[in-house]
Amino acid sequence: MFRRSAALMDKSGRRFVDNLKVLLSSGTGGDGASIMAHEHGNEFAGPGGGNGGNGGNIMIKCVKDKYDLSHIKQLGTQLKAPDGCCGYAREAHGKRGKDMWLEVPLGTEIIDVDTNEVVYDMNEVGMEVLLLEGGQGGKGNAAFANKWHHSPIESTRGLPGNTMLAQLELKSIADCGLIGYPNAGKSSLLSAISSSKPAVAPYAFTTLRPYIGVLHDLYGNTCRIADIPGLMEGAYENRGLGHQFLRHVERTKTLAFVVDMHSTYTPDPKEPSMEPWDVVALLQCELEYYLPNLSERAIMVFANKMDQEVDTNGRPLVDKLKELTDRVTLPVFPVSAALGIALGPDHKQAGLSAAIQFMCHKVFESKSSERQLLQKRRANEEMQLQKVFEYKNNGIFSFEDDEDHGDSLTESTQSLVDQQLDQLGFSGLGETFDGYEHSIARNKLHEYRDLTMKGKYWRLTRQKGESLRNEKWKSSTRSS
Ligand SMILES: Nc1nc2c(ncn2[C@@H]2O[C@H](COP(=O)(O)OP(=O)(O)OP(=O)(O)O)[C@@H](O)[C@H]2O)c(=O)[nH]1
Ligand SMILES: [Mg+2]
Repeated sequence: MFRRSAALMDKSGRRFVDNLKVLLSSGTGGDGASIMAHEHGNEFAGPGGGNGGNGGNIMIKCVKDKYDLSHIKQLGTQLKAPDGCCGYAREAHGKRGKDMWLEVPLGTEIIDVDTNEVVYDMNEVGMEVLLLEGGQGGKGNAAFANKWHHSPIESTRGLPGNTMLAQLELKSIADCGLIGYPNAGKSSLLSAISSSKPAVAPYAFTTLRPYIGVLHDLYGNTCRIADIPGLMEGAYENRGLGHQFLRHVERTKTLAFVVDMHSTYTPDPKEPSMEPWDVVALLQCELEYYLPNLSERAIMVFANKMDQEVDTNGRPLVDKLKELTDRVTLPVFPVSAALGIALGPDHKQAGLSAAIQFMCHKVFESKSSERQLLQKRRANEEMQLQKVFEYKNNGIFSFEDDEDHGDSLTESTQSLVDQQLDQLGFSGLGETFDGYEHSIARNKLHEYRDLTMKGKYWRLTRQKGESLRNEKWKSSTRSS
C-alpha cells in the first residue's frame, strides 16, 4: 500500500499529474435590472436599470514554472468562473465576472472529451488562449428606451456560460529524450551535462517524472534534454510506469538510448542480466509498439558506466563495447556519467564531450530543417490570404503605384463599400437608396466581408456606427 502511493510521489511529496479530466464552465452573465429612476421633482425620469455584467471567461496560459497539472487537480474536478453581477439603479452596470486563469506547463494539450478533438496545443511559453467565453450580461430597462418607448419595464436575463468536459494532457516537449532501462544512469547523465539535478540512487524507478535539462552553445542555440523514467519490457502494455511516460517520448524530436554496460536491471535479481545490444533492440521494439515509426527518431546510444573495468560476469567492458558497436547500427558513445558529475564541466575524460557534440549537431540539424519548413508554410499562407483578399475586394486595396494610391485616398470621400458598389454599376446613396439597401450586390458584399475577412479586415469596410445583421440584438429589435 505504502509502495503504491509512494511510487508516484516526487521529492516535494506531491503526486505528479500529467493527465487530468475536468469540467470547465465559464460564468453566467448578470441579469439586467428593471428599475425606474427616482429623481427629485421629476416624476417621469424614465428607466434607470443598468445592464448585467458578463460572466468570467476560462483562460489558459502556458507558463515556464509549472511542470505538471497537480495544482489544477487540487482545485477540484468542476471549475467555474465567477458570474457577472446584475445591473443596478441609476443605470449602474453590474461588474463583470473575474476571468479564471489556468496555468499549464509547456506541452499541454487541451482535448474536448465530447468530440475527442485537440482544441488547443500549448506549445509556446507565454501563450494565452480564451477557452470558454463567459455568458453575456442581460440588458437593463434603460437599454430599451427609445423615442417611441419612453418608460420600458422590460429587461433581459444574463446568458448562461459555456461548459466543456476537458482533458488536459501533458506531453513534455524536448529536443532529445533519454531512453533506457531503470538504473542505466539516465539521471546521472542529465546532471553531468546540464544544470538540472534529478535524483540519482542505486535502485530502479528513482525518477518518477520527466526532468528537462537545457544545453546552451556559444551561438545561443539551446537543446532541451528530457530524462524520462525507466522503461522496461512490456512498457507498451503499461508495465512498469508504462504508458504514462511513453506519452512524454511522443513529442521529443530525437531520442538517445542509455544502456548500462556493467549490469542491466532485471525485475527478478536471480535472472541473468541482459546484454546491452539486446536492451537496445528491446527498447526499439517497445517504442515501435507504442507508436509506429517512433524508434526512427533514435540517433545514438550512450554506453554508460564505462569507468568500470569488467561487468558482473567478469567480462571486460572494452570487449563488450566492441561487440555493441558491431551489433548496433546507431553510433555508440562510451561514457561515464558518474565521472562526468565528479569532474564538473570537464567532459573529455568522461567521454561526454564527443557524445554531446554529436547529439547537439543532430538536434540543431532537425531544428533548422523544421524551421525552414515552417517559414515556407507561413509564407505560403500569407500569399494565399493576400490573393483572396485582393480578389474579394476587386483590387480596391491593391494599389499598383504610390501616386495612384495617394490620389485615390484624397479624392474619394465615399466609404469603401460605396466605392465597390460604384464599380459594380450601382449609384449608391440618393434616389436609389432603397435599391441600394436591398440590392443583391450589397448583401453579397456583406457576406464576403463576413466570411473571408474573419474579423481581420472588416473594420476597413465598415462605416462608422454600422452594424452587421444580427450583430446587435438591440438594433434589430428596434427596427422590428
Ligand atoms: N560506476 C558508475 N555508476 C554509475 C554511472 N552512472 C550512474 N551510475 C550509478 O547508477 C545508479 C543509477 O543511476 P541513475 O542516474 O539514478 O539511473 P536512472 O537511469 O536515472 O534510473 P531510474 O531513474 O530508476 O530509471 C546510481 O547509483 C548511480 O550512481 C557511471 O557512469 N558509473
Ligand atoms: Mg533516473
